[in-house]
Amino acid sequence: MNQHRVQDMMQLMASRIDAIADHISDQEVSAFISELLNAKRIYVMGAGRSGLVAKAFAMRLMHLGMTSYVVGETITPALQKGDLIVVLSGSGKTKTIIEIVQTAKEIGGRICLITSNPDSSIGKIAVSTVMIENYRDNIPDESREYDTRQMLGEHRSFAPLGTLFETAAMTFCDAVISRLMEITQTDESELKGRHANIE
Ligand SMILES: O=C([C@H](O)CO)[C@H](O)[C@H](O)COP(=O)(O)O
Repeated sequence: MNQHRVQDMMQLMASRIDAIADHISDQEVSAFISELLNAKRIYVMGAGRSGLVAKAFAMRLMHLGMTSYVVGETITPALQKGDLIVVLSGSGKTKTIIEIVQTAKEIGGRICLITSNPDSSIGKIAVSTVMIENYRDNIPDESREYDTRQMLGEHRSFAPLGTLFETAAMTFCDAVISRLMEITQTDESELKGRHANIE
């Protein structure tokens, strides 16, 4: 079995995220940021690792001074018409998420989807979709700028399952927060002041 330095894997991941960022549409990002800025309340959700990214994003929105909640937490209040729901789902096909999104839509929520699969059923009802390309699935090995078979050998150990989506989505959400800090002219000390002081 091939052995590789963890640092090389990290660099390969960074280069993949670089390529993914290049393919994210400016229009999709602008529409998403407008939705965030216009929302009174922002609900964020996802399953598994996508859900962990969702939680990290909700925390930063709170640090920014926005009203944000994580769907499924015990103290999350009832969704109301006009509330925004930011959904992170690489596949766009996770059944529990589809069901919650359908209910949110019936209540009158505005759905924003961050995904690798904009043609999914969630994508079809979302008011805004940001496609975070799943580089591994969408680009044939031969045409990749970096061929993981050459770098890592036939034994595929690089970025299993949804890792590329989840890591790229985390980076994307953090970049959105930086952009929102610029737009709202919020500096880091304000974020720090809102960070939990009993954790
Ligand atoms: O936890 C996950 C799994 O490890 C894939 O890497 C996913 O985030 C989870 O299964 C949710 O999937 P998606 O809705 O397709 O993001």
